[in-house]
Amino acid sequence: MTTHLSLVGAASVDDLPPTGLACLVIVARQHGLHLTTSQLIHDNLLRDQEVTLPELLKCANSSGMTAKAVKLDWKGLSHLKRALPAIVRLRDGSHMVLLRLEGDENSTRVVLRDPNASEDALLVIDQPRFEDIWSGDVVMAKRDYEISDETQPFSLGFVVALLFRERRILRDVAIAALILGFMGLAPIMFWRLLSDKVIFYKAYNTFYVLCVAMFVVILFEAAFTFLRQYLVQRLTARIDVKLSTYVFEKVLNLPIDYFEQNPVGLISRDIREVFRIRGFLTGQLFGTVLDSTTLFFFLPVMFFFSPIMTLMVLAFAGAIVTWLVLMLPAYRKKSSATLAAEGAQGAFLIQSLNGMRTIKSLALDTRQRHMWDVLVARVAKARLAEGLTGTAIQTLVRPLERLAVSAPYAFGVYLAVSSGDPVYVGALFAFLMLSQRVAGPLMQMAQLINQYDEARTAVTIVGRLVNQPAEEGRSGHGVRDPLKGLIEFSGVTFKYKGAVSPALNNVSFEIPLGTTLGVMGKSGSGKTTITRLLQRLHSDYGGLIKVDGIDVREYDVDHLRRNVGVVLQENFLFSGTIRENISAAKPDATFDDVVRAARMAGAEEFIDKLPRGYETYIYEGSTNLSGGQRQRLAIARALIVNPPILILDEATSALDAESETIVNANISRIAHGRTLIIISHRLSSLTKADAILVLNRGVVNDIGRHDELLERNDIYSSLWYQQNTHLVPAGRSDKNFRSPTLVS
Ligand SMILES: Nc1ncnc2c1ncn2[C@@H]1O[C@H](COP(=O)(O)OP(=O)(O)OP(=O)(O)O)[C@@H](O)[C@H]1O
Repeated sequence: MTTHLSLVGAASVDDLPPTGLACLVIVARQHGLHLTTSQLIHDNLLRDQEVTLPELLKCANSSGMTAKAVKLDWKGLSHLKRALPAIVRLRDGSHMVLLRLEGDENSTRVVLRDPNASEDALLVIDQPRFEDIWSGDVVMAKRDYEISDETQPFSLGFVVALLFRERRILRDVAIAALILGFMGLAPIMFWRLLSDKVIFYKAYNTFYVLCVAMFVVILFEAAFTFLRQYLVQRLTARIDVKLSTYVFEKVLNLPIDYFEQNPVGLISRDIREVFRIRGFLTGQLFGTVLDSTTLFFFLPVMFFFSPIMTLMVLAFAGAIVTWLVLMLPAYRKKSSATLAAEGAQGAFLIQSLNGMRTIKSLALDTRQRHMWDVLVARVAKARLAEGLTGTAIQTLVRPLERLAVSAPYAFGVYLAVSSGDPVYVGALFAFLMLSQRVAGPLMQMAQLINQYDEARTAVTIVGRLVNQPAEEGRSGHGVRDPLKGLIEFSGVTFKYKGAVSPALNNVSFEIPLGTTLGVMGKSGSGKTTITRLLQRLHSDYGGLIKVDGIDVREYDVDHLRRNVGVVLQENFLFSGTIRENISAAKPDATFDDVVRAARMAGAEEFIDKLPRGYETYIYEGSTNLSGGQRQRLAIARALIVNPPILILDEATSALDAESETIVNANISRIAHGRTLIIISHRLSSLTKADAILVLNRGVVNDIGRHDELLERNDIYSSLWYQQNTHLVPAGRSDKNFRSPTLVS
């Protein structure tokens, strides 16, 4: 709940409990740290009164956080964003938690939480009023993570923690790289000796020794290069596996709301960003760091030859770094525009592919093509702008790179000519070789700035996805008692995020063990919502839902869902054979189990007629099956685990009369020994139910057997007679009921 409250008239600070530590507790909780004020007072030898800023910082820093206090003005506050929530100190010495800033540039408001008020009573205050009460002090705190802590949220620190786990391979790679770096010096030294000593003194023995030594070094170099590459590839593969499994698991754990509120295309783009991070880490970063080991050996030798020429090389490298850093904001702006445009294009593509049947049947090709063209043009424009900015940056980098090698050399030649010393030529030649070898890693290091920036953006994108709070009930500590099927809803109220009115309002009913409940009501009356809450797809509802006397929120969510079979109107069948699809939820099912489930669902009859029977392959979207056949397979798939609770949500609505008759004939067998919830617009499917719940705009309108409802309930009886006009009793005076008439 967000309230617009006034701070005027608040009680004096001295009358209220101290706020500083309470705010710290709230901020710490946002970072996953559970602190209490009494523990903070005890650990930091404080008294139960308002803390000073240094005391607050000390408390934070000693409880696993890093905190800093800053003095800001309103403009500075609006730049905090990622550092929020933060603690703001008010003029009267009390504190509040600054959660976020709302509104646009002209009318920004701060959203505050007063630690002494209830959790959902937030204060929303505009700039002038906030500046009146705010002292300008802000305390920002973030959690400290150990480098090896993999439980931390996804961030660059997390990725480093993953790498840290592979420290043994890293160590071996580093050793191989250092040896290679050292060996890299050898050829240059040989060339120098060959040109300076052998040519000059005609020393044949030295010549032979040098040739053999060079051959040996080349062999060693080849062996170590192989070793280094082998280790790097192993490391890459391991990091790849870890990152991919980590991200996919996190995505699977996200609540259903996330998938309903975000386009699939964007989610899949965000997931793919993880590969960019991997590419950066194991490709660019790692390659650069390893190649840079040559600098350890080459730079001292270069200094030995000529300090001034070496400083010239470094100065050019420094100039490149400065240039790249200066251009970074411009490049970042262009590349994030490209990313946004590509995201929109990807989302549109996936949407179009998923809806291809509708596009074809409604002849929407032209509309889709037009929309695609617009998106493509946007991407092309963004890419072009990004490319041009990149090229503009590189245009200066290239000459600087050339100058880094040529300018010191020219300078050296000038010195050699002016000194007239012939021995100097060998050294000069060696220096040229060295500077060429050094230029590569130096340039790579400079380019790393851009690549690091891209990887950081990718980390932010992936972090935004996987750091979402996971679905509740996945802690592994939930109840896993076998379910029987007694269901109770008491005073259940639920509103979808962003919806204005509740989808369910104070709904109470009970389904005794092993009985069948039919649910009917107009479209949007909340029928499906009941089943979603029962499967715990949402946890933030009011009231209580119990299964076998235990709150569903106490069950392990996977255990609960395994025991609640669901068949929807539109069911997703995976690519694979019919047998694989039916046994998806029970991989160890025998062939007999599969056949039994298929028989009960009324699917056996059509499967037997297929040339390959249970081994028939179903393509993506199950295009080779009819709607009715798909539906019966979905019922068989739900029945294979023999769930104690089964929900059929409009499961037979799309069936043709024949398939529906087959399924309905089996319903009593399907219902045997389990609690069944059947949601249906077609009331004929509900007549045999033990009770029928009539829902109207999220409220229970009535509950009773078919005959009872027909007798007393208007909503039920009018729908029944609409569907069964031949049964309308003569003289029925139902004000809601009008049978179709001819209009002249
Ligand atoms: N994911 C969602 N996000 C927001 N609102 C939703 C969501 N799903 C359903 N609603 C809203 O909640 C209300 C109840 O929806 P629900 O799907 O439970 O109705 P229903 O009786 O099953 O309808 P139908 O018979 O058409 O399937 C509707 O007003 C609907 O607009």
